[in-house]
Amino acid sequence: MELKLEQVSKNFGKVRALEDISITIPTGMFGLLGPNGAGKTTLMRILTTLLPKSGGQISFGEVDWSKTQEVRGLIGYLPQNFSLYKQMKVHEVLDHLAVLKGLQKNRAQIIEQVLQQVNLYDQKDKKIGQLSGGMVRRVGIAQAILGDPPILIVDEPTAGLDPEERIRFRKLLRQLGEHSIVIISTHIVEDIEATCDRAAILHQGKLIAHGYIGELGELAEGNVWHLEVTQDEYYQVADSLHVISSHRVGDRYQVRFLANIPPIGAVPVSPSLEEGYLYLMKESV
Ligand SMILES: Nc1ncnc2c1ncn2[C@@H]1O[C@H](COP(=O)(O)OP(=O)(O)OP(=O)(O)O)[C@@H](O)[C@H]1O
Repeated sequence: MELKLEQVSKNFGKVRALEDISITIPTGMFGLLGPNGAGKTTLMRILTTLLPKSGGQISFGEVDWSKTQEVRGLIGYLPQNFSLYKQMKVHEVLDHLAVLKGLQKNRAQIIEQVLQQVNLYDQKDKKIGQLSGGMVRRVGIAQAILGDPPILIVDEPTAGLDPEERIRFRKLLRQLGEHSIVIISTHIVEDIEATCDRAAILHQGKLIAHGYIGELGELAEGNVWHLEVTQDEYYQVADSLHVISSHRVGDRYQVRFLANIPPIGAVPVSPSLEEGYLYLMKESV
C-alpha cells in the first residue's frame, strides 16, 4: 500500500512552511532531504498527526488523515531528540511505552521480538544510561516498531552517532524498509544515498524534485565537471568555481565542480546524489 500526499500545505501565520506537496510513497526507504528551514520537520509532524495541515489530502489505503486515532496506529515515530529515563532498564522502558501505545496482550513476547529485531536483546536488563548513543537510537526504533506499524518516520537518523554505529543503524533501517514504508528526514545526503530507494528534495517549503536516487543525481547531468590542476592553479579554481570536492594526488589536485559553462580542459562526470542536490539548491536560489 502507498502513502499518498496530495497538495499538502502548511502556513504558520504568514510563513508558508509547505506549499502544495504531492508525493506517493511506496514500501521501502524514502528520504526527505533539504537544508535548514526547508519544511522537513513540519511535514513529518503533519504525517505523525502532531500538527494539523492547512490544506491538501493525506491517505494510506482507505485511511484518511482526518481520522487521527486510526492514523496514529499506522505510524511509528522516532523524533530527533529522542531521550529516555536514564535510570530505567531497556525492557522496562519498552513495556511502559507499549502500555501507552495500548498494547495489552502478549506484551512480553512483543518486546522480546522487537529487541531481537533491533539486536538489543542482550542489553535488555541494562539501564538506558549505560548504553551508547547508537544503542539508544536502536531503543528508539524498538519503541517505534512496537505494534508493527506499516509506516515508520525517523528524524535525523544518524545525528550524533559514530561511523560504526551509523553504518549499523542504516542497516537496521534498510531491513525495516523491506516490509514497511520508512521515511527518513535529514540534511546528510550520505544517509539518503546509503539507505534510500527514493527521495524528495524540499527547499523553502517547495518540492524541488523527487524520484529514485539515481534519477535525482541525473538532474545535474551536464553541469558537473572534473579538472586536474597544479597546486597554484587549484587556489584560483577554488576561488572562481563552485567546487564540490577536491583530492590531492601527488602534487596535483583532482577537482569536481558545478558549472554551466566549464573552463577549458574540464571533463563532464556522472553526478552523484549530493552533486544533484547541490545543483538543484544552486538553481533554486
Ligand atoms: N511553530 C512554528 N511557528 C512559526 N514558524 C514555524 C514553526 N515551525 C516551523 N516554522 C517555519 O517553517 C519553516 C520550515 O521549518 P521546518 O522546521 O519544518 O524546517 P526543516 O526543514 O525541518 O529545518 P531543520 O533542518 O532546521 O530542522 C521555517 O521557515 C520555520 O521557521
